[in-house]
Amino acid sequence: MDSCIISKEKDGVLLFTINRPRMRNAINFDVMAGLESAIEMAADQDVKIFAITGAGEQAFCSGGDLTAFHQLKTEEQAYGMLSRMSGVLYKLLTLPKPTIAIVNGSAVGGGCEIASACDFRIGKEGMKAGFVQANLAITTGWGGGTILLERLPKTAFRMLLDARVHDAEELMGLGFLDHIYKEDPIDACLSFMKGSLSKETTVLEAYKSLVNKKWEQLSMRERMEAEAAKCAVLWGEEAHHKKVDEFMSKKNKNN
Ligand SMILES: CC[C@@H](C(=O)O)C(=O)SCCNC(=O)CCNC(=O)[C@H](O)C(C)(C)COP(=O)(O)OP(=O)(O)OC[C@H]1O[C@@H](n2cnc3c(N)ncnc32)[C@H](O)[C@@H]1OP(=O)(O)O
Repeated sequence: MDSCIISKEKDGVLLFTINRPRMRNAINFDVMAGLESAIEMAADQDVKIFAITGAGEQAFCSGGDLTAFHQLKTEEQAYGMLSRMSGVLYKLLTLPKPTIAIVNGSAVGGGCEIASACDFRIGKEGMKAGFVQANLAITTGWGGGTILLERLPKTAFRMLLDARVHDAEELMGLGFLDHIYKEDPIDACLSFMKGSLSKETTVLEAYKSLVNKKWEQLSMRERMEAEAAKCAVLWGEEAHHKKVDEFMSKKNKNN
């Protein structure tokens, strides 16, 4: 089974689906490469908006694949992965077209970072999300913490420190979600973006360039890279390895 699917939907929506539902759509190097390709495809003239979702009913994305990334033990090893994904999320943040995360189920850790890098976030009724990284004795490491602090100046710091999982209504109150939907995810996306999809691509791109100017002025690329470097230091420490070992032994007990 392919770990991700890139599809052109109607009305100019390019959709990237993380397709690892059994692992709650955890991100491994294949999904990272798929996202890099999808971001390149979004430059096509017939693409008006770029959307990301997860396969299945349960999860949008459970963050980094802790099984795969468990192999990365040292600061240097972790930094390679974190820095690559922070580069991908910077490209997503500054994509020349509007972007939307269709959060169709649980989003935790790096899953929330991916959603934060999009311009808009809509969540399926009943979904939950949280920046749980601190519970694993690390920080956000893909640049998503830096993005969240800019998007939600009043609520982000507390969300990151508490590392709690929030329900959809709470996420609306915190300003993380823009809308809660009940219908099919693609219909929900088309309906939420209806106003934009009827406009010329050139207009969408022109507005997005104003947003990107702001990100440039805020030195987001440098700050996201610094976030990856800071997380890598914590990643290399015993406290993090202990937390991941706990996750792995729970997983092995279930199997
Ligand atoms: C690495 C980058 C870093 C960052 O910079 O942000 C991170 O992302 S840290 C990773 C943070 N992620 C987590 O801690 C995820 C932990 N997972 C969960 O909390 C839950 O699985 C869930 C996402 C809330 C979903 O819960 P539920 O629907 O009840 O499913 P299960 O817990 O039973 O999981 C099913 C299955 O999937 C495996 N799984 C889930 N998440 C991951 C993951 N991130 N990596 C690897 N595997 C994952 C889980 O172990 C189960 O596997 P089996 O027991 O083999 O069925």
